[in-house]
Amino acid sequence: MTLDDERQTAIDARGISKAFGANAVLDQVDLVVTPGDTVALLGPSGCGKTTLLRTIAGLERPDAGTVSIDGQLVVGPRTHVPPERRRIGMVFQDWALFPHLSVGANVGYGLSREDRRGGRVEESLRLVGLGGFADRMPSTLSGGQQQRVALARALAPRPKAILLDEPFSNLDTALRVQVRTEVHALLTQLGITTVFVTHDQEEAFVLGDQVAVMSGGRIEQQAPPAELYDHPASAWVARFVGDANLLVADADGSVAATRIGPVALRSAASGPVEVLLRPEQVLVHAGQVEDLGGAAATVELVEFYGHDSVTIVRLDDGTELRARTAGAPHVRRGDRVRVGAAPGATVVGFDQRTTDSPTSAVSSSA
Ligand SMILES: Nc1ncnc2c1ncn2[C@@H]1O[C@H](COP(=O)(O)OP(=O)(O)OP(=O)(O)O)[C@@H](O)[C@H]1O
Repeated sequence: MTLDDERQTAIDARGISKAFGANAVLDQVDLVVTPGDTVALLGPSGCGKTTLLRTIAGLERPDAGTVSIDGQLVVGPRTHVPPERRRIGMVFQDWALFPHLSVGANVGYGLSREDRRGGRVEESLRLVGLGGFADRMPSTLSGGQQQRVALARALAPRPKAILLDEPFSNLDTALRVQVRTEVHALLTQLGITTVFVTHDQEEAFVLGDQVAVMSGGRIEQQAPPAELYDHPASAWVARFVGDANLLVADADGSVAATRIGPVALRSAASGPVEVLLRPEQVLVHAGQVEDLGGAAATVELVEFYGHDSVTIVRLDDGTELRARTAGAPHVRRGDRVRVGAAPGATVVGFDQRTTDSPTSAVSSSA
């Protein structure tokens, strides 16, 4: 890595390993965050997301690996810069404010007297759209406003980056979407480097410029959301970031033969492979017109979501597939249909025909 590359890295964690007793929680994890980017750490419960976040913050000491923040080494074989000297703002799950302190006192809590006198509290509150709120008590604010105060408190010391641990998990569904949109707008406007932990794929995709998918103490893939969705590095990642139809196929260059006919591949391959078709790439034609190609199937279930519908079909060979179409469904349970594929399947692995069960092609996201 050249010096220039280093300057372009806000957070650079390399080879981070950490065990709690016999429990190896992080296994040589690399995480690189570009200045101004928001990176989501996405993974199932217990995969090590919070431990990685706490390691970057300095609240956890890894057994191996290095961490640099803005090019400065903060974790290394003989280095452990304490959390308060890393210039990292941390916001915890509950965004907890001190209830007996005013909004201003909450935001100024960790600041030097100099900074407080220099107007940093009001400046931070203005940044989150709460200028003039300093004298209010937290209990008089809405849930969304309280979260913005917590964000202002994290921003007040002018950190180089902020870390958020499951920032929306304590909110009910309606408030969650609203606060998420507000925080998204704020982070975009502030352009501050952010890493946040979530187990919610939608949250990771909406907020993350990059999403790092974690499993069992490793990062399986780090990429922008659209790339993760279209080009998952493995069948596991494919399933974790959305609904996935996985089909065994025989690839011959840019086309693969599957049980629903030939499918155009996103990138060339040859021989036995496993391909991913997202539900929106599975086409369901009403009726039994052989000319349509594809395979014969029966509609098992139709789910109407308003903006789109999901149709679960069972091919005559027993394979179950999930198809998504815009708007209301055009078929009903029990209908005989033909099923084909839109172009653009992704190879996610090699054919594991020996272990593949014909009914296991459908996987719902976690
Ligand atoms: N201080 C600790 N002492 C012992 N074990 C710990 C400690 N902190 C975390 N662990 C264990 O490490 C594993 C990973 O925990 P971590 O909180 O990093 O996972 P996570 O992916 O954030 O999970 P969740 O989404 O459930 O919070 C878990 O098995 C957890 O029990």
